Amino acid sequence: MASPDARRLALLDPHLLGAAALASLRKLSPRHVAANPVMFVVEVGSVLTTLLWLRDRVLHPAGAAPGWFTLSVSLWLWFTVIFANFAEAVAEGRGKAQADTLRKMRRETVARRLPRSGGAEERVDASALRKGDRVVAEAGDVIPGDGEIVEGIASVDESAITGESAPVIRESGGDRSAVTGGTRVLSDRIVVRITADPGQSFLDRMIALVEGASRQKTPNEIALDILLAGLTLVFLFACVTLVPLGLYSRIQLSTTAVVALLVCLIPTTIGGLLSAIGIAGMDRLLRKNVLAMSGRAVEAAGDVDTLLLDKTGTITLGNRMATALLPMPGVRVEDLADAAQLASLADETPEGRSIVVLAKERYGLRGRPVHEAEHQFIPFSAQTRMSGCDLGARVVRKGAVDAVARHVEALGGRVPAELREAADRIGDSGGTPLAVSDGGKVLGIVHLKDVVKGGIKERFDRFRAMGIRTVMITGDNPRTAAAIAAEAGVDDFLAEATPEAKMKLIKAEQARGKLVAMTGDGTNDAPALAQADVGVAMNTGTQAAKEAGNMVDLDSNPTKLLEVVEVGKQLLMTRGTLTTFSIANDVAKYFAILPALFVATYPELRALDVMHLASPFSAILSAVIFNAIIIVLLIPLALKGVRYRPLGAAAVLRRSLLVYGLGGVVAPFAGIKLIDLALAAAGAV
Ligand SMILES: Nc1ncnc2c1ncn2[C@@H]1O[C@H](COP(=O)(O)OP(=O)(O)OP(=O)(O)O)[C@@H](O)[C@H]1O
Ligand SMILES: [K+]
Ligand SMILES: [Mg+2]
Repeated sequence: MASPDARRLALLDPHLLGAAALASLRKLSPRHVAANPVMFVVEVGSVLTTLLWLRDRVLHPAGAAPGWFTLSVSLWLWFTVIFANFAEAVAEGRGKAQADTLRKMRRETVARRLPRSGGAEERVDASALRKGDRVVAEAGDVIPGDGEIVEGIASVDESAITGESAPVIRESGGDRSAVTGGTRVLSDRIVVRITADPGQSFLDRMIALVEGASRQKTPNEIALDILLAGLTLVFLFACVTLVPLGLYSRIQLSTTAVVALLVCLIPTTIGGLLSAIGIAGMDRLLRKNVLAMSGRAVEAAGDVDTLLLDKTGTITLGNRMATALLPMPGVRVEDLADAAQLASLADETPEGRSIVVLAKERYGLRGRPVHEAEHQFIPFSAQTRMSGCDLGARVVRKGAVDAVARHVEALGGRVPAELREAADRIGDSGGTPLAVSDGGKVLGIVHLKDVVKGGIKERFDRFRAMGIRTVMITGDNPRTAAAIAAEAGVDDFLAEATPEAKMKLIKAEQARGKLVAMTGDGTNDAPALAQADVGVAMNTGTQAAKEAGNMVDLDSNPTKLLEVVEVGKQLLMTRGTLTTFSIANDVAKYFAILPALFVATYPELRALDVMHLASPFSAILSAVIFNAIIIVLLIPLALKGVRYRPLGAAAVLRRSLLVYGLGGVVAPFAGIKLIDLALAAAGAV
């Protein structure tokens, strides 16, 4: 995914196929196959029939099945295991190719480290960087490791990671401060505090992910595995008990025939494709530039009921800029500008910086010299929803209107009625009002403007069609929230939400049995991202958000969850339909093999011989061949996934049962008959 070439890997690239063929032989090792109970039984059958063939060649026992028959069955059983391994290897191979491209990016970079004791920067190897180190990166430099910008603003080329060539802005403070090692600074100069030790970086984790190195079976896969193992056990007993039954009826059942029957009856199709389906699901997400940290998250995405999105930076563009100052009656606008600037001098958030700029450009206030000793800066927090500074006894604050009103009243001041009116007007237009106070006096309001991202309404309509409820959560006031919610077309919103309130909302939904997805970017979103069943962090977001979520969207597109949900649903449907198909398939094989075993002794069984196959040997061999080939034929479907249509769950189930259930019953009759005809025509049977 690092380069457009890698991204455009064909589904069945010849290069990959060669490597996958080799890998599927390596995967014959019993240790690997043992993880898959169905295929383990097939491999045991392959070994057993091979030994039988060897024994017959040496000992020529009386009444043994013909050597060519035993050998053919044995070979096709080996092919069955190899084909299943091949499916998995092809699915993994696509990730491996991407990992190789990513590894090339991790080439050695030189870091310009600032010594902790101060002094001039030193050049060190990027691999020598540790958490907490501070490094400088200027135009042209490759950022040597993951980190958070602590100083400056820069445009960064992240195409190496995202494949997107447009440069992005990264800046200190606020929710766009995270940078990724391996990306390149295009302009300006930044100081970055490293947040990952060597081997733990985003790129390292991405490589491990795409390689499938960190892949674990999901709870659903384990449940299905148990079901398949159970079915295998049932058929194993059924087939083993056929032997004494046959002896009683004086039929000498050949072991090869019994093994063939067993393999045809156990769910080899889904058993062989199950892990490929899971790997391919994560891979499809990766192609959409979403990194899923676990297969479980992808599955959960397929069943999501409620989607929570934060407002600023997710639904809106995210740079709230100060555009106007509204003084309260009797306050000079210059005094308001002065206090607003004072309250923002040390505020590194985009909001804070834009206020300083506005005061300077519109009201001619030069940035004043800051005397650290006299100024005590109060940084913004999501709890207080205020920031500002204390100058000796003077207390200057700016922040959410209700927060500042409470603060002023606590100081014994009075809140003018005009404050609410002005704030409501700004809120109704979708802007964010920030009240400014000096001591117990409210001076006025700063109007922060933000813009709803384009095309977002249409996408929320699609969520609705899928039956997913969208809820916007924001720390902003209810008026602003309502205006933005209406413009963006979300179903519901929660305003003045603290990080705890976001958590509580998620937990309440989950308590009602709903699966919750959350997209966010800010540090204050991190707890909620961790609590949600699907937590999609924006790549532009803070390190904390990226670590808390179980997915990262490299494009930082809040509606990407649509695609994530589709991939999740596709994954669940693909697994469901192929399970249906696999089990339905067995019916036909039963009718092919059973008459073949007994019809010579019991002519009455001829009624069951619906297929009229050339001979009992041909019947058994044809069924085994079909059973192996169907795995290969279904690999493309397992990798691409069945097509997803936004229909209700019941309609989807009905359709899938009809197509794959009925198809699964009918297809093998035709397939086995064709193979039988071909074998007969070739004179093989
Ligand atoms: N730098 C700042 N100084 C003072 N107050 C601020 C600052 N930034 C935001 N606020 C106020 O705090 C409120 C909460 O802001 P915050 O960015 O935490 O919202 P949030 O919970 O992240 O939700 P969202 O990002 O979706 O709007 C804002 O609505 C605003 O009134
Ligand atoms: K089977
Ligand atoms: Mg936010």
